[in-house]
Amino acid sequence: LKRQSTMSKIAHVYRGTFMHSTQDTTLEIIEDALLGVDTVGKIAFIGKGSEQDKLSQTFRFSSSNVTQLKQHEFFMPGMVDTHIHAPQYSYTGTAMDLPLLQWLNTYTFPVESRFKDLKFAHRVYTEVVKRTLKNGTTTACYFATIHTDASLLLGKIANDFGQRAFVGKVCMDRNKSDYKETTQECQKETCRFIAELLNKKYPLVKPVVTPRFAPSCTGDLLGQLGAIARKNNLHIQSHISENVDEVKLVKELFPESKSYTDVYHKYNLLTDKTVMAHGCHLTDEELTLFSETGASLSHCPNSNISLCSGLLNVRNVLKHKVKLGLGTDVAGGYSASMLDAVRRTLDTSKVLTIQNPKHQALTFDEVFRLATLGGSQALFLDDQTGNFEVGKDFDALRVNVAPPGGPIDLILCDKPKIQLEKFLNLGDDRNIVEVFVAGRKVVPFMEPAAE
Ligand SMILES: O=c1[nH]c(=O)c2nc[nH]c2[nH]1
Ligand SMILES: [Zn+2]
Repeated sequence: LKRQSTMSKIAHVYRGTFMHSTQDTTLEIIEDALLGVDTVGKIAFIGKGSEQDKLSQTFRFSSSNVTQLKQHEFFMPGMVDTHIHAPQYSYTGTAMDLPLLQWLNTYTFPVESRFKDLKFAHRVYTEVVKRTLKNGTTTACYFATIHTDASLLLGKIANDFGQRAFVGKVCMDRNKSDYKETTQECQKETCRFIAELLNKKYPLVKPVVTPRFAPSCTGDLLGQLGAIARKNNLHIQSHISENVDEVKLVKELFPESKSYTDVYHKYNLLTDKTVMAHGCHLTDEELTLFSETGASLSHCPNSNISLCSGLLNVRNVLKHKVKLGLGTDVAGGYSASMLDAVRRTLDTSKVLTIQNPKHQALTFDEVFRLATLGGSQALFLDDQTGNFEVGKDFDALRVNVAPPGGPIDLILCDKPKIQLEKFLNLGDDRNIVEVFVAGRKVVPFMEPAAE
């Protein structure tokens, strides 16, 4: 039995199979477990179902309040999408015929410009929050657009639906098109965005300092954003080394820097609260700098393949002790589901093995850890979420592997590990019966709060 030192009032108790990752094991399976959630949404205890009588006395809950999972059901931690562009959800599943830099100019910047229109923003942001939640993303790290008010609206919508989120107002003061701000506007609007979002006191939604990527920012702007993040102790997100043309461009734009990573480092943008998307073309030396600064990587395999950017060697990243989570990178990645990110991570790793048989491909339970605990570590949130340790928030998916009309047939074996493997490879939102964030049931969707 693991329990919290201070006793808190129990709000819910669940009994059944729980699967999660820990620091020491990629997959821990606890069959017939009993897990209690307190009134503030934290895990108060996790013990054995056979000890229910004793636990109900210690923690003062009634046996009639225990929710028993059905056959073929289990709980797993909610998934953490460490990199997703909320506005790009409007064209997800299309426009994947150009490499990164042309793709940005042709499709992305014209669409993101439209988010000045708050009505359009409301529509798209509501859909992306609902879609990701339904697919089991309990935590999302969002890029919005350069528009402060629309970015604040994304924060409100995530809060209204109960999703844990970081939201970044995008900063760019260098672009061929009009989709940019002056350096001064970027700085002023970033400060307004941070102050107004923090002022809302949303319990689970926080701002993240968001330079788009080095090619669309001047050194001046990068320096100011590094200072803002440091002064307010904030998270930072951006992109790095996604595509070889981009790496070349950064060399031209920042000739004084030794590497792409060095550009961000120079402007104090590499901290233990930084998450950088992609990193496909980072050198070992750059990975060492990530490790030394505590900065993390978001692996976005669907995007890397869809835009023909490159293949990230996750095994090598982990060898360098760099924290790593998975990201959908909608809409460079066409799927908003983290289950897709899990599958593409496995595919990418296997392609690396095809290319080099000495490469040790990732296993499904290693990738399960990256999608849950790994993501929470990458976002510096692992004291709050990522697994079922006592004291963390209860962020969880109630999965039914074989619901009627669902995508999975259980025929040969229904042991929990097999159920998880089948769900990760074949499952979809039909299997995700309920989603909890900080103890609160957020799927099926809650009634919107009255204005
Ligand atoms: O996948 C990506 N999506 C983007 O929107 C972007 N901006 C800079 N670099 C980027 N990469
Ligand atoms: Zn991205």
